[in-house]
Amino acid sequence: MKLAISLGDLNGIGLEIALRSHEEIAQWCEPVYCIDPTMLAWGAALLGLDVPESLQTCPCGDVFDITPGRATKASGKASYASFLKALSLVQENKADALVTLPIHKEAWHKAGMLYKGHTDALAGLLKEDAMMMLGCETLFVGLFTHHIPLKNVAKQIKKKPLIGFLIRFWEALHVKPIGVLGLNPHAGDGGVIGKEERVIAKAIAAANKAIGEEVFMGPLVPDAAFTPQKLAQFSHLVCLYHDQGLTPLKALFFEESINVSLGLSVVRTSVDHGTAYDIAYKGMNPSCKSFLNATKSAITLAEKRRNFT
Ligand SMILES: NC(=O)C1=CN([C@@H]2O[C@H](COP(=O)(O)OP(=O)(O)OC[C@H]3O[C@@H](n4cnc5c(N)ncnc54)[C@H](O)[C@@H]3O)[C@@H](O)[C@H]2O)C=CC1
Ligand SMILES: NCC(=O)COP(=O)(O)O
Repeated sequence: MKLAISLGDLNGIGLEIALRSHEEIAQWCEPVYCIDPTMLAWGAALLGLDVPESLQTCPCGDVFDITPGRATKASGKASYASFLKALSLVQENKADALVTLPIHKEAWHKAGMLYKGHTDALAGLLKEDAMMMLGCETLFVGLFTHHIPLKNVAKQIKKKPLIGFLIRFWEALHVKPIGVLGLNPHAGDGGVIGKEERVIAKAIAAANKAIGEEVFMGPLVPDAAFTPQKLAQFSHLVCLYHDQGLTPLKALFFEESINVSLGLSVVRTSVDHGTAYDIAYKGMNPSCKSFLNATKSAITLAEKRRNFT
């Protein structure tokens, strides 16, 4: 099993995580790291780490000054190049799955990228309806909207797109029951605190009808959707916006969780965290747990796909 690994933003913690995790990952698969060898050597020297002899690279991107903890045009350009190279390895069947280390969105913006992150980029480049889901065995949250300003969320709660999302989410996972959260406090309290729940309820009913089973339940009261009782009932929740799902998920399962792109022709997993500029190149030993879990999941998902084709 070969994994194409993009290094993310070289001014962040991605390279350190990759170097510290390599020996363990290499016991499970053949990882290929998409990075220019000069940058690898320089980054490792800055970190005071050795580059393992067995570490295989696929050169890409420009050589530039690593400036720890800063979002630069150069780091954005290089992280995009690493991502594109890793994706191309999977598309050309030279790797079985893509695992991404974190990019910095401001750096991508400075480098002129129109995409906000990997999920947007995968959707745009592959012309497929990518869905973002993060989590771990106990709880996965699917995000109906993700990288949009909060003020635009309510406008996006429309019946047809939500039905489409729910059906595609089900098709990607085949698990049930799946809880769908409301948008407003107390799920609108019967329309007293907002009316979006009416649209959500109709979308749930229509998706269940189309699937032919009671897969989706809700709209759930958002502030009670992550209680131990609800987590015993639902291992998967659909959340309507980024922080509705990711704030509780990270409070409960940070490090352990991973990011999985659903609805794509390629397997892609990632870490649950960002570039952590505040601790990059400071000898603070960032947690590698999410990366290790993302790698394991990529292997499992790629094996499943292999067995189905
Ligand atoms: N998969 C990806 O490419 C992701 C990229 N990002 C991007 O990363 C950038 C920074 O994002 P932030 O919101 O600041 O979140 P962040 O996850 O980078 O940092 C939040 C806090 O968590 C800590 N932290 C993060 N990862 C850690 C680790 N492995 N070990 C120990 N501590 C860790 C950081 O030190 C910081 O205090 C943004 O541009 C964001 O969009 C964020 C999440 C995922
Ligand atoms: N908050 C999750 C995140 O930013 C990851 O985004 P993506 O790069 O996987 O699209």
